[in-house]
Amino acid sequence: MPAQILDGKQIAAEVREEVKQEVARLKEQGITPGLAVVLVGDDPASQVYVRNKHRACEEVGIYSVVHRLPAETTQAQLLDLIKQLNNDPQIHGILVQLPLPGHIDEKTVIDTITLEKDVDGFSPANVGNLVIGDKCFYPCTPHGCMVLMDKTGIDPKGKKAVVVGRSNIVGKPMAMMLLARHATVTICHSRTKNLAEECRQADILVAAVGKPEMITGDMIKEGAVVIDVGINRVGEKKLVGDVHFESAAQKASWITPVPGGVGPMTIAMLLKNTVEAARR
Ligand SMILES: NC(=O)C1=CN([C@@H]2O[C@H](COP(=O)(O)OP(=O)(O)OC[C@H]3O[C@@H](n4cnc5c(N)ncnc54)[C@H](OP(=O)(O)O)[C@@H]3O)[C@@H](O)[C@H]2O)C=CC1
Ligand SMILES: Nc1nc(=O)c2c([nH]1)NC[C@@H]1CN(c3ccc(C(=O)N[C@@H](CCC(=O)O)C(=O)O)cc3)C=[N+]21
Repeated sequence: MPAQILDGKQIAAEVREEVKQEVARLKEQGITPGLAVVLVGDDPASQVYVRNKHRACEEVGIYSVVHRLPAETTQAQLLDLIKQLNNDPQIHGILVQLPLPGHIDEKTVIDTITLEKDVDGFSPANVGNLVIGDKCFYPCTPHGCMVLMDKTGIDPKGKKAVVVGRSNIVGKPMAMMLLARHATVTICHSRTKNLAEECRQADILVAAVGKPEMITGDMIKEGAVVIDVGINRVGEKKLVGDVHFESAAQKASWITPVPGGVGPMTIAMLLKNTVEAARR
């Protein structure tokens, strides 16, 4: 039986509607949530995401400023801007678009963002809080995946979840969030011995690899939930995920499309975190 679609576009629109109402309530109390997005250099994909984030903010009533800096910006200049934003009372959330140009140390930059404004959830203190189950900002992409499942009535409790990818921004926090929801979690990566065999064990399979269509139908257990985080541009215009959609949809019970799956959820969760930062 072909899979049902986990419709990120639709569910993200619902989340944005909720956020819009929360923004209106905060505005009645005289608070306008504000997000600063910092983009260094002119990577075309990053330009698209930053534009989408800005548009989404405007639509729900969040004040949003985009700082576009040239690729040759020094680390010191970038850190100065972040410190200025840390102290700006109109700004509740700060997002520095990754990756940064090679001459800038990402870790130093992330460490400079104050914990209260770390709406990406990438700082060491926030990650620590996530791991021990304390109050924190949930990183937007894995949080988006969890909300997709929640709103569709998929409960990870007791299920075997396999996350392919162990990056700090997707794979690792995804695994932690599934664990917090009582899944039994396996994390796979480039040195995993038999990836196909691991994937076939999964009731919930999350692909966050960055390799176009590498997870194929033969790697998927009958009836599994398949969440495709990958965004890969192939050729001029076409976007594909890390999952080979056609073959995977023959095996899965639920599957996210690319585009229209996890991507829009990531942006919706960023809005949610910004409102949460303003409320705090
Ligand atoms: N939809 C959205 O909102 C977002 C989408 N993305 C997309 O998600 C994908 C992953 O992003 P990100 O986590 O930042 O990527 P990274 O490149 O940081 O991490 C990729 C991970 O995949 C692992 N990996 C690479 N090749 C293989 C392989 N052949 N077999 C098994 N594992 C492998 C790597 O293993 P190792 O650690 O051993 O090197 C690494 O852990 C990308 O396509 C990105 O564009 C990212 C963020 C948000
Ligand atoms: N500090 C930081 N935080 C991030 O959250 C962050 C980042 N850096 N760097 C890059 C990745 C990637 N990312 C995406 C966001 C939205 C879509 C998205 O909206 N995708 C649409 C398609 C958009 C298109 O056409 O390209 C979709 O999947 O339907 C995709 C990817 C956030 N990231």
